[in-house]
Amino acid sequence: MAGSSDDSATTPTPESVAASLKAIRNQIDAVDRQLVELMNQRASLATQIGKCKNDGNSEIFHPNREAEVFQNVLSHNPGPLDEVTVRAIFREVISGCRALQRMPRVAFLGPEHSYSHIATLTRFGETVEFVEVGSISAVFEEVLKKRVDYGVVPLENSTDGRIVDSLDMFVRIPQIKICDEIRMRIHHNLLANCEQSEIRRIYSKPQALSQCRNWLSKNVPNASLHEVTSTTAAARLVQSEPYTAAVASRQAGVKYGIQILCANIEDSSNNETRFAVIGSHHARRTGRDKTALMFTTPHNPGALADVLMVFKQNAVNITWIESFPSRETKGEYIFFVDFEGHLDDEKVAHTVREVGTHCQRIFVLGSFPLARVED
Ligand SMILES: O=C(O)C(=O)C[C@]1(C(=O)O)C=C[C@@H](O)C=C1
Repeated sequence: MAGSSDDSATTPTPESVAASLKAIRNQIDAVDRQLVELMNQRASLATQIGKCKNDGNSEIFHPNREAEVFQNVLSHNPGPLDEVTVRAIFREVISGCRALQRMPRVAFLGPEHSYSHIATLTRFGETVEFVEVGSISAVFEEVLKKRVDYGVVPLENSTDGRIVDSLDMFVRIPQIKICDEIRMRIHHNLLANCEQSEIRRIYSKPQALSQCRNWLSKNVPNASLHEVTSTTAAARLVQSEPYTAAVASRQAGVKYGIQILCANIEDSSNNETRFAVIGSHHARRTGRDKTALMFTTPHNPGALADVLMVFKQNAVNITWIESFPSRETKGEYIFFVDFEGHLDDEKVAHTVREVGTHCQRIFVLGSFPLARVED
């Protein structure tokens, strides 16, 4: 009967709650011991793989294999952990396993907490030697001179378009290969240590200010906008100058102890930057890949149309096309095209050969696994 004295037997007391917690935590401790043992078993296997790769110079980052690892674990994830969490855990597990073979050195356009830094962390995890450099060209130089194993450079942003400095460097050093891509949703934040109504100056790099222009003019209409070299530099200025704000990453706010007044202030909710991981090799085929080409055509009417027709006739799907004026020959353009498929696919190899017959110069920049958007 409801309200009978039986209820008191099932009502938890502080003692019974404490006992239940203790029992569950004991189980968690036991599971954690198994997890750490299993992770170390995995690490030993990765070390064996490292020994098979053997000569110490061979590649330690295999984007194709890492894509397979993620696919395998995600397709066997029964929950309740969600995909983002499982990815984050395995990113760090793989990062640690790679480092047991050899610690990769990875260059990125600094400073720390810039979006390039966040993209680098997103792909390589924490266990790498981060090499912060001051320009996109320096990332290419580090890779070319083999002072680093890999570099991370931005290619395009969905709001601002292509990143000229990166395309220019591919033209200058075409032997550099793209071995992976990173697609990252870019979220900007208004960081300040005063009230929003008190902000007089807002600092950020030009691209970030332009990606938030409408939001800023509507929500901080009395503040003036000032361009600086990076979002991190902007956050540092806010630390020392009163009544200022920065448009920067959440991580920069946390690092420099600045409040996040407003999050996600970008005008487009699909604000995304695509980065390339550059190195000296292609990635192997996964079956869900992309290939990047760079070429010049003769300066004739219809020359580009001839190239595009090859893609159409071979049913190869183009995902990106950009033209870039040549520094050497006035009026000549260099084209960048990304398309679906891997150079090891017969259809792709055939298409590239045929495209080559219509070009003056052609370079395959790389084949790499299709990336998902990281949020
Ligand atoms: O399979 C390999 O080649 C490994 O080195 C192992 C491993 C992993 O931890 O799963 C580590 C690094 C590679 O980038 C890919 C995968």
